[in-house]
Amino acid sequence: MPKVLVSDPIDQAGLDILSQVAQVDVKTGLSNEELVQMIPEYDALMIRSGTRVTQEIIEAGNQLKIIGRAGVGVDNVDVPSATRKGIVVVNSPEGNTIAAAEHALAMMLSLSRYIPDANHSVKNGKWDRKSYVGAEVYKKTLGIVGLGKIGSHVAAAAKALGMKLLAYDPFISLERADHLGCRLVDMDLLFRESDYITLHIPKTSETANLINAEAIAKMKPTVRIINCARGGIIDEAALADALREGRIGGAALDVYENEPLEADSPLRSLGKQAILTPHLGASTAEAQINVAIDVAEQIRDVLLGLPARSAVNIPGLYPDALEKLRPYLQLAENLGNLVGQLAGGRVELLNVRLQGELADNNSQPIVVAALKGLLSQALRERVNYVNASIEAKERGIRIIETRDGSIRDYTGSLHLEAKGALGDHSVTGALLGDGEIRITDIDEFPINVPPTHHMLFTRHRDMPGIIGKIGSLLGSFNVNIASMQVGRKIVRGDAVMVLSLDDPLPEGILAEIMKVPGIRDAYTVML
Ligand SMILES: NC(=O)C1=CN([C@@H]2O[C@H](COP(=O)(O)OP(=O)(O)OC[C@H]3O[C@@H](n4cnc5c(N)ncnc54)[C@H](O)[C@@H]3O)[C@@H](O)[C@H]2O)C=CC1
Ligand SMILES: O=C(O)C(=O)COP(=O)(O)O
Repeated sequence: MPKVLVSDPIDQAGLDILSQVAQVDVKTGLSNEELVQMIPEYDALMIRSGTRVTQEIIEAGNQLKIIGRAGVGVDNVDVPSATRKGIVVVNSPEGNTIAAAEHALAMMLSLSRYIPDANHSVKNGKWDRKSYVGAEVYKKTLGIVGLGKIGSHVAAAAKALGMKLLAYDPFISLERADHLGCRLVDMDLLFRESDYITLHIPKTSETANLINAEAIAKMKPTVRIINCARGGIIDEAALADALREGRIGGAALDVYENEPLEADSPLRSLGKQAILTPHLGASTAEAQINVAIDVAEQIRDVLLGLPARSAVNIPGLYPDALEKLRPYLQLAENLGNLVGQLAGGRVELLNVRLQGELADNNSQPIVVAALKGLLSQALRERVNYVNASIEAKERGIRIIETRDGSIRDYTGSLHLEAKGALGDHSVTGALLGDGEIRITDIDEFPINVPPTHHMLFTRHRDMPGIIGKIGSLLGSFNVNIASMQVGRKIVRGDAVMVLSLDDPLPEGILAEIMKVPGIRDAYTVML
């Protein structure tokens, strides 16, 4: 049974799903060293923001197939290291959207009305009304940095509160911003004109320290900043200085450069103009159930050998597209494996042509599957959907993708051409109506065979007696033939023979086959 380590608190709904297919160990609060020591025996690691998955942990994870982040941000995972090691990293892109957006809105309103401090003062026996005269958000300008899933939900709610909306997001269209009632502006204008600024961007090298002293200097002295995105996007020292000196109106923070926030952080000593929560954006019952189920299902699927729907390091595998493409991925893998062997290894060029209805689809997963098949001869189980592209790049394999929707022999088919140590070779394959895979062409010779584990291919002259000779030769070596197909372009010209075998070919039989008159070439392939 595979083993899953759960190193942060995860809702029971997720643990129940994992328990169906794996031994689940919940061990929270582990140090990096403890994780490095423990990880070699685990097939999967499930985390939230509390665990930092370092390169060291990934290197030690020799069994590790998947890291599941029960939430959105994967900035606490060394994703490039995981990719290189062929470990799939998944998250839950939508499970906590509403929770995070509502937390940001709650922070904005709390900040405007000093609710945390007012509450504290009442509970301490006071009745102080004059210290807590707040501000209305109605008709104020909210600047949203990052108009993705959370930012969009914040926009819709803020619009309903009567706020004017500005947004900065270089990756979204004017139409989308328009639709959300936001004016898309550059960052400087957003800083200058906003009464409230809320951040909803991922932490990346570009967004680190985005809100620094220089940015703060451009803002209104009354601006209130909300960060429910990631620590490190705001320079905390610069923010604390600005708040203390009254150069901005307030700040509400849920996330911090270092978590837990240091005991002596200057943020902790700020007054009512600052609200600090301990990374609670996703902490609702609903969101925790959503993300736990979402990620546990993906871990379960990967452990069962199925693809994950929200992998952050497998290009192009989006859920709805994936469902449609799933049978073609197996086809691509089989054909990649086959053409790699026909080309004799050392492949320098792979041409992937999507034909028929397949041509309308995202080619990226198909190309990755073909590369996985192609490289599996050399790398065996070390190559997978995660690292196939990197491994191919490192081997200098040039990839050409083409599409031809006009080829309609089958509903959808895939044609691969590889240039390798044995020259140029090509294979075509298709799916039959029932999802069965057929190899329909080898080196331009039409055939129709299902891929099997052991296969024998010959190039020969189309002449009487040759098929019988090969059949009896295999029989004399006690090799059972499951199916046999001959393809030719012209009568008595060049031909190919493809045999699906129930048994592996014994040593020496190829040399015997090569002695049969008319045989030009013979090779075995294992799929
Ligand atoms: N406090 C909490 O508990 C939670 C925090 N988060 C954080 O919120 C972030 C956003 O989450 P979603 O909205 O779900 O992600 P998303 O991917 O839907 O949206 C992010 C948006 O940021 C934009 N963006 C990227 N780089 C940018 C840049 N340099 N400048 C401006 N815009 C940029 C993208 O175009 C995208 O539209 C996550 O990355 C995560 O770090 C998410 C959930 C809970
Ligand atoms: O989903 C995210 O990005 C979050 O920040 C939520 O973090 P958490 O899972 O609550 O530790």
